[in-house]
Order: sequence, then structure tokens, then C-alpha cells
Amino acid sequence: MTDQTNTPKPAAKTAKRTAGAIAMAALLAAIFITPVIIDDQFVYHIFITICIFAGLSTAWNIVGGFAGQLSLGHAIFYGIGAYAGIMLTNIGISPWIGMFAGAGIAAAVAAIISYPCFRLHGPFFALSTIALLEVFRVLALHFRDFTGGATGMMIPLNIGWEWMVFRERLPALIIAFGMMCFILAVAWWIRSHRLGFQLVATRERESAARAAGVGTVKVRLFAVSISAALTAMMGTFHGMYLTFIEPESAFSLAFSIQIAMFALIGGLGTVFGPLLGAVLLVPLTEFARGALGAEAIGLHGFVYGAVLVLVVIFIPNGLMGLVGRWFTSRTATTGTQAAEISTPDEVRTFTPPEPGEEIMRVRNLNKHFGGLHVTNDVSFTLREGEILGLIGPNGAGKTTLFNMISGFLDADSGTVEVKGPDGKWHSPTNPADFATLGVGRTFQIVQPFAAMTVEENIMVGAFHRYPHVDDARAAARRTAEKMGLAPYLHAEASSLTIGGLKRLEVARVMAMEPRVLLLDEVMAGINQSDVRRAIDLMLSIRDEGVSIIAIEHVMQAVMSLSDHVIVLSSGEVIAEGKPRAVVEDPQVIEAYLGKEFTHA
Ligand SMILES: Nc1ncnc2c1ncn2[C@@H]1O[C@H](COP(=O)(O)OP(=O)(O)OP(=O)(O)O)[C@@H](O)[C@H]1O
Repeated sequence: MTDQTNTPKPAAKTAKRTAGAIAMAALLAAIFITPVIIDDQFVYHIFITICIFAGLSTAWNIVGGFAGQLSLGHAIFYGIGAYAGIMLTNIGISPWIGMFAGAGIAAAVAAIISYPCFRLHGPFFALSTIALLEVFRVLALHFRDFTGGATGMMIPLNIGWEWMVFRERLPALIIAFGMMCFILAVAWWIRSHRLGFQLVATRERESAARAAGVGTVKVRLFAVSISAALTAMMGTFHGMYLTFIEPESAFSLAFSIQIAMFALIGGLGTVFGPLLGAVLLVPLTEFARGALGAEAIGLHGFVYGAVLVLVVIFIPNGLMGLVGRWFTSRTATTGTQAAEISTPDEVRTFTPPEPGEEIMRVRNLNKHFGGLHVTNDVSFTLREGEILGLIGPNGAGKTTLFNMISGFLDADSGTVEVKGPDGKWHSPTNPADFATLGVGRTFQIVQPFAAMTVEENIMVGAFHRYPHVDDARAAARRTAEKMGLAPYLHAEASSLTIGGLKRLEVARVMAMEPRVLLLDEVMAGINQSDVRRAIDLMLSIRDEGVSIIAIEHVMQAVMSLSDHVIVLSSGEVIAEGKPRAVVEDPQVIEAYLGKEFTHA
């Protein structure tokens, strides 16, 4: 079998990474060395400003890019850091201590205000962050005894490293550059470890991430706290660098937008995009201001807007997208469209094993949507190593039942119990609890994390058992091998065919090493050879000791796989038993199969 994907091969990927790392190291070196060589006050100022904005935007990107939460209130944390630094300096405490105090306060504030806001999505989240920013600005104006009110606060002119105030520009550049590198390192670490994968998965498909055992609220809170702490630290330094702060500039919406803009232009959700955004935009606006003087007030807004429009039109993935394309064109291998893997034409025959002990008990589940009684007293038991087929006409309530037995939906009444690895019975209530007990699920409409490769998609599931990235990667590769996805490991998930996507959906759950697998129509919309492959796959999964409940309309699969079949119609169990007995039941023929099926 040959690898016929159109994706970069591992060697090409490594070469691309090395070339990227060298380019970034060269850029960072240039940012530090250029002002030192030119040795001009204004040039120093530009490069210090680049470092400050690159740092702030990189910190913002942890929430806005990785987690996809468009915060327009990040100046709250910047302001907290700036005020903490200057207020403590005024009472004789070094801003180095103020920096950590501000970071701690900002992290706590971020967690408290984000918890309710994360319930809001899209523009509503952005609006809530703007509203909170306004609250902080008004508070800073109101408590003038602490903040100096509208007149602001000056720093006492204590010169030296201890006070972060210098006559020369070089020490300020060293601090700004060091902090920017630190923030970049934190962002890189997050993106390449479990937290980063989970954040991107949450951004891409929250339901799928939850099914993979990701605590989506927890990881976002963690991300926003880290981002806020880093923003506050840079805020402290910037406050000391400017030697003066006041509420209008410290808690400014325009400033928040500016931070976000660097990331948008540089490449949202990439580690180095915000740095590229700052490198492009800061000199552009600073030189324009320098050249035009007072006539250029507000010019930076115009420049940012114009560049943003150009980026959106020509390079929607930002500057990093452009850089990525450039590297890919030099290192990628070419090939044909993804080819399917050959499989034997015959379906494997099997002898059903004796059913084991009970592993899941569902009793009297009822669910109403308004006046619609979607599941009516549904009860069944799943045994270890059993494949249970769940069939019924469209709208019978099968997916609703799945949602209740995986924690995505609360039942109006009834119970779902799962036997844990400890041998005790548990009553889980949310997807994370179900995942912990070993219950994994797929979705009827496939939910790939489109911005990730096949390998990374599967790793999101593997992280559930293997917190370390190397272990998760190894587990993902093992799972991909079993699922026939090994040749596509480095392909973008979105490039797979529907059959491939369905297998990816199963692979992600299998990487969680589940004990109970809930499969929602994994064979819908796939061709005959894929159906045969899927049947083989399900049998090999069961051979590993996994119990399966499969919603399925493909009767060929239901008949050849299921040990036990349940038929749901209008929310009620109308028949259950061995497949052969069930399909001959007149009620099932009437409600679901039709007479043609029996004749066939
Ligand atoms: N969130 C919801 N709010 C209101 N009604 C809903 C909701 N979810 C499902 N329903 C309705 O509940 C009924 C059962 O839907 P469900 O998706 O569980 O059926 P199904 O058996 O899985 O159907 P299919 O085979 O077409 O997927 C349908 O009439 C559907 O329109």
C-alpha cells in the first residue's frame, strides 16, 4: 500500500519546522540587535514598542486565538498591571514585585469575570468584555484616592534596575525583549502541549471536545488566567516605561482592539503571528507619526484599518498563513487526492462471544421537548463485550437517548448508571464524568477539529489517558494504525473523504480507550466498501473488550453485528431481542422496516 496523500511527509514537515525556527530566531535577533547598532533614541523607542505590543498581543492570542474567545477587554489586565506597578512604586516597593502582584490580581479577576462570560458566544462574549472594561475604567476614575482619578499617576523618578526606570534606552529594551521572549515561550509551550490542543479543540467543536473528556470551561479559564497574568506583567513594565498612567489610556477600548489587531493581522491562533503583526505595524505607524507630527494624531487607527482590510482580502490566515504557504511551496511533496485503503471484499465472519457482566443500566428515561415526548420510559441494559443495535425511524428519539446516556442532555426522569473500572456503579451527570468512566461517543454529523491534522485530532482523545504530549502522540499513532488512518496522519482533517472523517470520529474516541462506545450512524452516507470496512472495524473494537451501542440505519450492518437490537419508535421501545427475531416482528415491520425489507 502506498501513501498517496497530498500532505507533507514527516521529513518535509521537520525541514519546514527547522526552517521556521531558524527564521524566527533570526527575526528575534534582529529585533534586539538593530536598535543597538543604530543607537538612536527614536529607533530604540520603536523596537521597545514592538516588543511590548508583540508581548501583549501574544498573551491576548492565548485566549483570542487558541481558545477562540474574542476578548476586547484585555486592557483591564493591562491596566491592573500598570496600576499595581506604579501604586506599589509610590509606596517604595519595587515594580518587579508589583509586576507579580498585578499578575496575581489580574489572573484572579480574569477567572472571576470570565466564568459567567464564557457562557456567551461570538459577539456576545466580545460585547460583555467591552462592558466590563468600561466598568473598570469608571472604577479607576471613581476611586481617585488610590488611582489619582482622571489626573492619573506619575512614577517617582528613582533610577535603576530595581525601579525599572533608566536614563538610557538599552536596559528598557533588554527588559521589553526579555518579557516578550518569555511570553512567546509560554505561548509556544501551551500550543505544543495538552492545554493548547484542548483549547483549539474547544474552539473548533465544543461538543466534540467535551465528548473527548475535555473540561472546556476549565481549560478556557486556565488560558484566560495565564493570558491576563502575562498581560498585567507587560502592563507594569509599560506603565514604568511611560512613567505616567491615567484611566482613559490604561483601560482603553482602542488599546484592547489594537492588541487584538496585531494577532488578527499576524495570524490568529498561531504562536508567532502576533509578533509578525507588531513587527509590521508598529514601525509603520511610528515612522508615519514621526514624519507627520501633530497632523498624524489618530493615524495609527487608519493604518491598522487599511492593513486589516488588505489582510482580510488577500491573506485571510494572516501573515503567518503567507509564511506557511511560502515554506510549504518549498518543502511539500505533491501527490494525488487521498486514496482509500484497500480492504477485503468479504465481511469477516464471527462468533458472538458470551455476553459479560452488566456495564451500563438505563432505567425509565423520559425526555420532553415542549409538548413532544421524545423518550418514553426507555430502559435497557448493556453488557461487557456486547454490541447493541439501536434502530428506529427518523425522529424516533435515538440521538436524544444517546445525548442522555453520554451526559449531553439531562433526562426529565429516569437513571443512567455505569459500572466504573473500580467495579462500583456510578451515576454520571456530564460528558466529563461519562468520559472518566470510559464512555465515549461519536456524533451523527461528524465533528472534526478542522484546524488540526488527523494525528492532532486523535491526540485530543488520547490526552484523556496520556497527559504527556509524546505519549498521546504515540497512542494516537497506534489508534490511527488500527483505524486505517496511518497514511493520513499529517493530512488536515478537513481533507478527508466522508468515509475517512467517520473513521476519524471513531479513532478520536478509541484513543480515549473507552469501555463503552456509543456510535451514532457511523455508516450513514458512506459507500459499500466503507460499510464493509466499518463492520470489520466494529468487530475488532469489540474484540478488544469494548461494549458498543450503535444507532444505525444500515440494516446489513445491524444484522451482521448486533448481539441484541432495540427498536425505538416515537420515543418508545417497541421491540427488542436477537436481530433475526426483531426484524420479523410485525410491529417493527409496520413502524420501521416496511414489507419490502422482509421480502428482500
Ligand atoms: N433540542 C431539541 N429541541 C426540540 N426538539 C428536538 C430537539 N432535539 C430533537 N428534537 C426532536 O425530537 C425528536 C427526536 O429527535 P432525535 O434526533 O432524537 O431522533 P432520531 O431518532 O435520532 O432521528 P434521526 O434518525 O433522524 O437522527 C425529533 O422530532 C426532533 O425534531
